[in-house]
Amino acid sequence: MSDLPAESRLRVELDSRAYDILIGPGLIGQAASYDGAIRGRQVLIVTNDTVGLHYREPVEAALRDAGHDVDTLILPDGESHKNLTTLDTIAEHLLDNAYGRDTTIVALGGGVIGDLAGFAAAIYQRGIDFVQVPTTLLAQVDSSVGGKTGVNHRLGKNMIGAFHQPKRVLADVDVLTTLPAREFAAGMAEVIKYGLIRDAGFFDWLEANMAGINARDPALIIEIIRRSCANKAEVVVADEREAGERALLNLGHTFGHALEAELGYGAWLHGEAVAAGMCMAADTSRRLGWLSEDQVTRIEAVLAAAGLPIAPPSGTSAARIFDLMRRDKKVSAGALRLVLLKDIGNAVIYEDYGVALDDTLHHYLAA
Ligand SMILES: NC(=O)c1ccc[n+]([C@@H]2O[C@H](COP(=O)([O-])OP(=O)(O)OC[C@H]3O[C@@H](n4cnc5c(N)ncnc54)[C@H](O)[C@@H]3O)[C@@H](O)[C@H]2O)c1
Ligand SMILES: O=C(O)C(=O)C[C@@H](O)[C@H](O)[C@H](O)COP(=O)(O)O
Ligand SMILES: [Zn+2]
Repeated sequence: MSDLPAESRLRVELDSRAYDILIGPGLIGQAASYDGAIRGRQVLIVTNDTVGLHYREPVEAALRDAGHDVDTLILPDGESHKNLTTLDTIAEHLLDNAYGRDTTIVALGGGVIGDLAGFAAAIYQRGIDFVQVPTTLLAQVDSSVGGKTGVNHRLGKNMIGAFHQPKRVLADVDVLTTLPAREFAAGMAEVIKYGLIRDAGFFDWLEANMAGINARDPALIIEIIRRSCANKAEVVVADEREAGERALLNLGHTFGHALEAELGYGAWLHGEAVAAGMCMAADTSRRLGWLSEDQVTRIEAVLAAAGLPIAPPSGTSAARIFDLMRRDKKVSAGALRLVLLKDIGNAVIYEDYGVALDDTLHHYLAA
């Protein structure tokens, strides 16, 4: 690990659960990347049929080089499989093979695999170690960091889950070369989110560099992952279990999660739903007098430049979306709390939005 450049390593300073995020090329296939992150001999790689085809072999080889016994479980691909049935498949595999408490799960894939495998690690024999090897942009900038794990329910997104921090995050930028453009764009929604909630300078930088990012300039990609992870790590360290500030990472998600559930998990990608949701949150913020028309236009323009939707699909029912939003995890004492923008780079959690939310829902959605 010491031969890696310093700028590709960040630390999530969570006391006894502190861990490193390594960002750079060629990480997944090097035994050294896993040094110190895996306690026991047994390792179960959890991946899916798409990612497994590309990256199973180099990860297995590196872990064997590092002295581990390695087994791989291949799950079906897709958000529609992020559920309790697939979780049971992982639990059954662990039990069938008599895996002990010193087993480490390596989650090799995007956010779906990371959330599923992480949740299995959180609950198997009351908790075993896991390492995140995120292979989508979204997973490298967001889902692999911070320890939120879980599965979806018909009535709500990520409704069954646990906080369980990984032992390491290996964000290997080489794997992004096989990532389809639509998935890359979905990751950009979460990147833009950090600019909107707490890093106005990053938002300006993204506006200026979107052409190079879309062309996947390697230096720009490392920079967006590094800056996104640094922002996320700061928030998580301040509020690991979302008692307050961490909820800001949910900008656009109250709308977005409702859209994902209503449209059917997988119809719209998470990042796409969040992009539309951030535009809806910006619209409510404008109605409250916080954002100007110009700022809303800038937000829409940067999302559109990244190849993202800036509104939900036409025909979606406002009443059904509102019904799903009422089950959001940020509901407190029966009140739905929204993440809104006082300014670009300054998000707040707010429940006194009055008719502004209704007006937003009726502006974007069908009666
Ligand atoms: N835990 C968190 O903090 C957190 C944060 C954000 C999102 N999420 C969750 O993450 C999920 C979305 O994650 P995602 O966008 O990574 O989707 P995903 O995991 O479904 O991956 C997207 C697609 O890309 C494929 N893929 C992955 N890596 C690839 C690669 N390198 N080359 C080619 N194909 C590749 C996958 O097989 C899949 O088909 C959602 O369920 C969302 O709720 C969780
Ligand atoms: O890490 C967080 O905290 C986030 O909110 C990150 C989000 O991008 C992510 O989609 C998360 O899974 C949403 O959390 P949830 O608690 O609303 O399900
Ligand atoms: Zn998200």
